[in-house]
Amino acid sequence: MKSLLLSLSLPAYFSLKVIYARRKYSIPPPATTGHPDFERVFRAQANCSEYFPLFVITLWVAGLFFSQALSALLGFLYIYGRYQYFHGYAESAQGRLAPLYFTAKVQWGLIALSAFGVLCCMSRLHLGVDLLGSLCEVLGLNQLE
Ligand SMILES: CC/C=C\C/C=C\C[C@@H]1O[C@H]1/C=C/C=C/C=C\C/C=C\CCC(=O)O
Ligand SMILES: N[C@@H](CCC(=O)N[C@@H](CS)C(=O)NCC(=O)O)C(=O)O
Repeated sequence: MKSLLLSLSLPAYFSLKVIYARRKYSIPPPATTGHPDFERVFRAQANCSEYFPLFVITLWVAGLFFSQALSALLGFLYIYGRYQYFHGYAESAQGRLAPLYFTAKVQWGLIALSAFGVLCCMSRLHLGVDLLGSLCEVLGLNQLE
């Protein structure tokens, strides 16, 4: 839940940064060009927004169907990575790349957990097979939260 609340405040923070950049470089809407420093801030916010729905949906589904703890951990890592991406991109186009690769890996992790969680739930409901329970047993773990 904390991870979800934190992630919902991040887009607002990025939008505020674009508003400040518009004032700083005197670029009123609907213009989106005019100064390279503004354009990078604008693109950083747009890129983060593009991936945001996928992030929130997979964060939610992975938490619901797989593990809240693991989903929250990946959520924090993603938010941290997107924060780094935004500020890296605001500095230079090159600065966005390392955090972008990092967040891409975390995003794929959330996609995988969501898919596996839903698969486990379906197999338990429709086939009576507890995939997650068997996996935990094989790995010698207690059932994940
Ligand atoms: C259903 C799956 C949909 C999306 C997959 C999830 C995550 C996608 C990741 O965030 C995106 C990954 C981007 C990867 C970019 C790779 C290369 C970088 C591109 C340009 C570098 C060249 C340069 O500017 O110097
Ligand atoms: N809308 C993105 C889609 C692809 C994407 O996410 N690209 C990454 C890696 S090249 C990016 O950082 N794009 C910069 C941007 O969107 O401004 C784009 O135009 O590039």
